[in-house]
Amino acid sequence: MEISLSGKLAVVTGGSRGLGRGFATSLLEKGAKVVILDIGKEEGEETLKKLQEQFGKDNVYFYRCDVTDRKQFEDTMATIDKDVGRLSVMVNNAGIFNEQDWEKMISINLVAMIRGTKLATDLMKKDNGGDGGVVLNISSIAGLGWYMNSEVYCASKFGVVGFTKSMALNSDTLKWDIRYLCMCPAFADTALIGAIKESTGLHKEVDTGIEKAGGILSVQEVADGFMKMILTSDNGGLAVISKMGLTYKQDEQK
Ligand SMILES: NC(=O)C1=CN([C@@H]2O[C@H](COP(=O)(O)OP(=O)(O)OC[C@H]3O[C@@H](n4cnc5c(N)ncnc54)[C@H](O)[C@@H]3O)[C@@H](O)[C@H]2O)C=CC1
Ligand SMILES: CCC(=O)/C=C/C=C\C[C@@H](O)/C=C/C=C/C=C\[C@@H](O)CCCC(=O)O
Repeated sequence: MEISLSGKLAVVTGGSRGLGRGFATSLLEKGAKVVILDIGKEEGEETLKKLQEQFGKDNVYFYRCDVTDRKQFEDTMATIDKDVGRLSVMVNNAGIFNEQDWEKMISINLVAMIRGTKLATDLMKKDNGGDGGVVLNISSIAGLGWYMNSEVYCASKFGVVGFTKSMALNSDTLKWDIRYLCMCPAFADTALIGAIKESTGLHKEVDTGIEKAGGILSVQEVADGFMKMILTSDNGGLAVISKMGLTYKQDEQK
């Protein structure tokens, strides 16, 4: 069964550019209100302006927020709840690739994703005055398999899969009426590819890997898979988005 997103409030972390901007756009196309959280002020304001022109001033918001800053993240989510409305969709998407600054990478890719999930759960759970909803966490194919020179990135993305699948099994999930979903994109056409090449030193290999996978995914292709999951996936849905389309793991979904 498909849910309706019309008038629902969604938060997208790392939504100023790349996949996050694609997710924000597809949520707006379905009639949701979207709040973008991002550390990049200029890029965020530019994206806000463009999306407001397209979807209306009252439907798009941008808050500058470093998701690794616990207080900032908590305060921003509380402000959204007070000033914008009741949360229904949380997309923990912010992520970096930097094996050299690996503690920072763990803080963004894993710790902030956990914090975002917990903050959203508190706002959405029905036994706390919320309306229920969906949390979709962005992992990677590097969260299901092994990649050269990418040890900590893989660890962070395996963590996203493990945490999200386990949240979906929480004994209170039904009472909360929240679905916890996880999407694992293959290589997609964003600034992250340059960061992967620079950090791993695998310039040619990454290009070969992309070729072998049938080419690079467009942001739109990833956003289409994302929307399909948001609209139709059962709690615990875990899917890869690749040039083959959206494929659920463990035969747990249609
Ligand atoms: N592009 C790709 O090939 C793939 C990307 N992914 C994942 O998709 C997600 C989005 O990545 P892309 O759009 O590709 O990269 P991107 O670099 O284009 O976008 C990442 C966004 O996150 C924001 N961000 C970074 N640190 C932040 C912080 N501390 N607080 C708030 N925002 C912060 C950045 O400012 C940027 O807007 C990441 O989690 C990434 O690991 C997963 C698989 C493949
Ligand atoms: C979507 C992927 C992601 O989020 C992160 C990926 C991280 C690292 C990628 C890096 O380790 C790439 C490796 C690519 C290897 C590809 C294919 C090899 O089989 C190529 C062999 C090269 C050759 O000998 O020609």
